Amino acid sequence: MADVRVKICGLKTPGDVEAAVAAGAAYCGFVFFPKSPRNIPIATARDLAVTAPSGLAKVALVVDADDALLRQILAEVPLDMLQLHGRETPERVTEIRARFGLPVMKAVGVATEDDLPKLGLYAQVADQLLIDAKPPKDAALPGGNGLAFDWRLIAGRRWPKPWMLAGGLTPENVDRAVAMTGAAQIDVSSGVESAPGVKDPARIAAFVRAAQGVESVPRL
Ligand SMILES: O=C(O)c1ccccc1NCC(=O)[C@H](O)[C@H](O)COP(=O)(O)O
Repeated sequence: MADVRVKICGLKTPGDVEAAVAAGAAYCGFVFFPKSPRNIPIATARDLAVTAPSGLAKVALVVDADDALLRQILAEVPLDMLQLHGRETPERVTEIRARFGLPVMKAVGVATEDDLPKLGLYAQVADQLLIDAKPPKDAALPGGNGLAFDWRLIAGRRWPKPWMLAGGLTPENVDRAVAMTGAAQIDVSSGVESAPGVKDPARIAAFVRAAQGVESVPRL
């Protein structure tokens, strides 16, 4: 069985957390982005985080957050990592790491070969990379769009930091995604929902089973 670590992003209710834990997820994500159907108030994230088991890593997803928002979130929510899902520069990633003392995962959108150098750049400053589909120009959200990119673009490539594959993953395609890319970590949001922002426990369980039930290609 492949040792694939799964992150379920956009949890909003105690039932979502229970479903992620029962399925064997390694990480959960809380979205702090008002335009998102997965956005939750800081107080809700705190309640979910304090009751979740310590073995489940808690990640706050923010988009171009200023220091005031980060300070507010961190003052209330016990977290293990920050996920930066906006247009944060490498300098801003460095600053947030230094200022807030938490590991930082930087999301990088990929659509074509031209996007790949950014992965190397952010690998120098972030603790982890989230390799996601680049959102379409007219997209309302910078992520969580259920859109996949061409996994062949990253097949066989490696970076000096841990990375997660994201974008349009579902219980139906995650085995192929892992096999093709060799991803050791996988992130999903809309692919385990019954409607935008509504997580489906059966799809969460099926997703983790499918992600872990395949042999991935050898990691170099
Ligand atoms: O999920 C959101 O609503 C969201 C809002 C703003 C920035 C990022 C957002 N989501 C990111 C993710 O949940 C995932 O990390 C990733 O983009 C994959 O999403 P999906 O294609 O829905 O599985």
